[in-house]
Amino acid sequence: MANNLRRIAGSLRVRKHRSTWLTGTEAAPLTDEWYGSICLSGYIPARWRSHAATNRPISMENEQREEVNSKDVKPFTDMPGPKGLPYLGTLLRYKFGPYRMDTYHLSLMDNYHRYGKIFKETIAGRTKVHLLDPDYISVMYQQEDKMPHIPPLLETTQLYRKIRNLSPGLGNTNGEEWYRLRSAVQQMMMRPRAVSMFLPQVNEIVDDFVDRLQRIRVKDSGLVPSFKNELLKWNLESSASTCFEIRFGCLDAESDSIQQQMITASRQIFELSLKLTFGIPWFKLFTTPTLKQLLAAEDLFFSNGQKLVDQTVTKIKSLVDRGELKEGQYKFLTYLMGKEELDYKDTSILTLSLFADGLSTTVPSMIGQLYCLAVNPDKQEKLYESIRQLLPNKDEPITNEVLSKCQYLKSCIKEGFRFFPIGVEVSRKPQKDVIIGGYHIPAGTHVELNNNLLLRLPEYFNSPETYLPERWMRGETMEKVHPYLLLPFGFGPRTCAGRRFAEQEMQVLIIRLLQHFQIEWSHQDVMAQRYCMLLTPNKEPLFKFIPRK
Ligand code: HEM
Repeated sequence: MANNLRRIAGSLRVRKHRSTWLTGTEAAPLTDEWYGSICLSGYIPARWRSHAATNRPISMENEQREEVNSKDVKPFTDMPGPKGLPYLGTLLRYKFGPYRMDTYHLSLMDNYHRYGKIFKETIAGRTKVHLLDPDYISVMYQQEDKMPHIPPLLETTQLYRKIRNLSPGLGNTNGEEWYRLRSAVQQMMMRPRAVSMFLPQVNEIVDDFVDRLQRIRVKDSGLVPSFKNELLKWNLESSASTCFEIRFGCLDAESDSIQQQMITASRQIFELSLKLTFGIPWFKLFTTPTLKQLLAAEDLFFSNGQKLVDQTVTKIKSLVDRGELKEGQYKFLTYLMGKEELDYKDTSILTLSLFADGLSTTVPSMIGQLYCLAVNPDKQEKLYESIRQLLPNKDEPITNEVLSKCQYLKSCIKEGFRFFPIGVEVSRKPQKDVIIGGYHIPAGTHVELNNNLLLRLPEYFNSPETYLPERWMRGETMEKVHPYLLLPFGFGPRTCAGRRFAEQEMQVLIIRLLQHFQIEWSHQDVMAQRYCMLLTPNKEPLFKFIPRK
């Protein structure tokens, strides 16, 4: 701690006359050891690891290049897919039917049935190859090196950051630039032990959220009005507490408050991004009205978030100057400030990513998880019982030890992700030519790994429409599932950087909610998803929260 403080204090002084922010700390490189371990960890069960290791990629080295010309390898131009107009491709099908932008996932399935497990589609000048076969997907992942290239997670956010001269952040950059950022946050964000340091804050916000639900639920019916918005407020409050160690005041925020405006802006960013993505990209040439709206929404979120970063950094500086920074205080920011390879812009964008990203990812995932439990009351009761065994007293904090023992909860969450993944794809841009499914895919092609679309197919799962957490439990009930099917956080070196935080928050929230309530679904019909760059529930979720005796 003392060393770290000296480092921060020293670097704060240095920063005045250097563009680099902080100096004197050891980097946390993405070592080969780490690379190997991450490839063989995560959602890949042990019994599949040898399969994963021996299923060699078919990426091409120079000497293999002649294979492309071999009779067995079909050229890229022969790859099937929907035909469209020059440049526009199939855009008009989304504008005027039969497809729709908000059901893009369904049109991909339609194309899968028409063209098979590998096809390509061009929409407004952007050509993408789609892989809907776990074996093909494993080939893509296994040809990755230490720095897999991806298209930007959100093209429009990448553009915004460029226009405003901000750091691109992790999901919008590649190569050495990405490696530098990722190495810097790796230890803090990907190590479960590091993330568990934030458990007290997560507990506190979840407890306050549960109290709020008790207050705002309609007494007779148990319904919670605008539940999605309530979850968004919980998530932003929780992230503010993790990133800035403040209470931001989201839970009780009024509808015109800055907190609520930020939540609304975050939704608008995705809605507008969808509009720009399914259109001719004029916005790349000049500021179209839609781009203008998008910049305004980004500005609103970013400027208010940046204020929080600035205020917290000022507090840290002043505490350091007075020698009063306590051990473990402002953990996330002091950690980043201790990394000499990060400048102020990087530190800000990495912090703001942790602050904001859960709104579009953790929240829709949580709705999916709660829905699955609500419409499967027997599984909900089984989960509640397993929680009660581990933590009989609902006033006790949820510890790391409790979380590590919640095996049934983890299986429920996996099964929930099978029903409600948050996106249709994980994308890659291979840096070498690859041969997949007998087709030559040139280096630099945008390839989408659409395993999330296969998660309810009988080819891959027994009783796929049945919510069966037991299929993931070690033992007799465990199902033999292909290791490259259920990868809710992606895979490999570019796996989700917020995964540990998201999992921790979801686990704590589900435990506390079930300790206090029985959850019921009050719609007549089932919940489905709509596409808005990511997948979100297609309707306002109406849950009943019935207090447990
Ligand atoms: C349930 C919640 C979440 C899910 C299901 C999820 C899923 C994903 C997926 C599938 C990817 C692409 C991975 C790949 O390309 O292999 C990704 C990337 C990423 N996620 Fe998440 N995510 C979640 C929450 C979060 C949160 C809370 C953060 C906040 C820090 C976050 C930050 C990121 C970042 C920065 C990347 C890009 C990583 C890189 O390119 O190095 N995610 N996420």
